Amino acid sequence: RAQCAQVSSTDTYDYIVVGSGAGGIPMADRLSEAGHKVLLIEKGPPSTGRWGGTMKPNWLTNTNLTRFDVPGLCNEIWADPTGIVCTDVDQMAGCVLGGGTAVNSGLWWKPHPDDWDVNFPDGWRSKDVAAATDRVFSRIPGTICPSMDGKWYYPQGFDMLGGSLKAAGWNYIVPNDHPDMKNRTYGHSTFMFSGGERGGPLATYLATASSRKNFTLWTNTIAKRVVRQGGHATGVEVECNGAGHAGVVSLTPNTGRVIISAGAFGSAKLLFRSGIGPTDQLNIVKNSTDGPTMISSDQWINLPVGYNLNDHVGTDIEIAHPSVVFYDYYGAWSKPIASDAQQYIANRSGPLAQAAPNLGPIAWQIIKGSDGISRHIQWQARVEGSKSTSMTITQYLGTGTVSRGRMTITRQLNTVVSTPPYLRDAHDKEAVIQGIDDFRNSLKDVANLTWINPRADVTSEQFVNSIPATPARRCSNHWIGTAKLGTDDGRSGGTAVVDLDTKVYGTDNIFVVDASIFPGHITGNPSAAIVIASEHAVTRILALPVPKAVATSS
Ligand SMILES: Cc1cc2nc3c(=O)[nH]c(=O)nc-3n(C[C@H](O)[C@H](O)[C@H](O)COP(=O)(O)OP(=O)(O)OC[C@H]3O[C@@H](n4cnc5c(N)ncnc54)[C@H](O)[C@@H]3O)c2cc1C
Repeated sequence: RAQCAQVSSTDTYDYIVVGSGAGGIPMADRLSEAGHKVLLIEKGPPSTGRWGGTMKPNWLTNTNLTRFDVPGLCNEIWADPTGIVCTDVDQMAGCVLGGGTAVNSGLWWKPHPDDWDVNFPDGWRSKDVAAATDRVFSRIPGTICPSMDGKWYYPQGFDMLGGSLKAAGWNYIVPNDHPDMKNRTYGHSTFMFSGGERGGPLATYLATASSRKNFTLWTNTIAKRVVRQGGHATGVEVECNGAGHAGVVSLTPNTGRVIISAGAFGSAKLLFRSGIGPTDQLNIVKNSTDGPTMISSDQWINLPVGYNLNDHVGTDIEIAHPSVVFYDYYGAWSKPIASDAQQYIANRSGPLAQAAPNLGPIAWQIIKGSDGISRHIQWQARVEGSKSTSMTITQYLGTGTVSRGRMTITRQLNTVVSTPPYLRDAHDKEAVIQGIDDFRNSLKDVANLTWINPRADVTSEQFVNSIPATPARRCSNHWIGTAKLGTDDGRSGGTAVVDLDTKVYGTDNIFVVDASIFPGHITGNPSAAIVIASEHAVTRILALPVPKAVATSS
């Protein structure tokens, strides 16, 4: 059995980054590239083969590939999440090296300019993040055709639905060539995959970081709290998660900084355990097993951590058409079609190089509400459903949504979505309904198409009202917002937890960089936007002046 290592009391780090997801990996890479001594702490185990991951089905036994590497196995997370999901979160979240970028479907979008311009303040508008966007997409360009032989496998669903939208006047685009064309357009799913494998931050940013001597990665290590005196962090207390490290890791005195990138739930939890958040939540931590060692209440920093929670409202519709052909991606775990497994292993080609369960087309529209707000909708189709010829199409409501929820913590130190963010605003609901009406209308002349959900005799409004606005029925796994970025300091009645440099208000060296800082939701699946936010944040953090204490102590 692997051992836990005690943290050395003499080692110090310029930057401690907590969490190796979409926010944490690029951050750790860029900080180490700038010459700083960087420690990246991840609570989960290694995931992809490149990092020593071992979880795989039998047919991958003699390869370096794991379930995380093969796009066609990505939905196995829903069949067998053991040892992969975060057990302290009441939603699906990956607690492995790579976080969400190790378990997700790899959809990878260059954001619409409104994603920044509507949600973020000056300093974070689309023009401000343009350089960061270019850096991210030069490292991870993405592909609309993941199979290495350049073919699309089982394209019948795409052809039927895409062709029908085209006939109804929607325009085909290569999505990342036209990020600003998101109204009555559709295209192929675009993935971060490369070389027929998962790719993304794990295969790029983490690879360059790991080649540097000034970079250290600890897996299986849980950050329990930031150790701080007033607003100044001196280190991070860590716990061993089976085979990692335990003790207090120290920051370089005066100049060291902590970057919290533990995800929308993990970062909020770590802030709570560090005495940063609303008093009601800090009192819950105080009454937990953390209580005796928690920072004293006169040091608490009262910020609205956990509020502003958001996720795309997911609304599934289902159609069937005789031309659609289902491929059994779940079955491919234990019994893949032998020639498909062989084609994948030998050439990274075939259906298993595509994300399960055959995603696409993806379509977009913008709906102007009676409140004057333009709301963005993404339609995400996949070939699965109640019939072998079904396609389920999820409608995500993104940019422009007004509804917000809240996450809180329990005495067992688990995070819960206590106020679901879905459809709390009447105009958000109006947009969802209108979007479904438009989509039904667009498909009304398609021969042999059957509507399974909503049925022909059910109005879109009745249909939307029939689905509970709960995470169980509406979750899109795109959680954001719990440590909102903004200029209105949350300590004095504002809504923001971090400032424009992503620094937590009331602290001088604690930062949050991940999905948590997004003020509002964006058009599509968020991982690329989170990597861009990380690239942008690192530039701002590196430009911050060195604290005064250092200037005088040398
Ligand atoms: C099943 C699923 C499918 C998805 N599909 C897509 C998709 O196709 N495209 C897309 O763009 N987005 C997708 N997403 C969403 C996307 O993956 C997330 O939005 C994104 O990964 C969030 O980035 P993050 O950096 O905020 O957090 P994460 O990527 O979740 O990373 C946080 C990391 O911090 C670690 N951590 C947490 N707490 C601690 C602690 N105390 N100490 C140490 N480490 C800690 C976690 O283990 C995790 O590795 C999907 C998500 C899920 C769950």
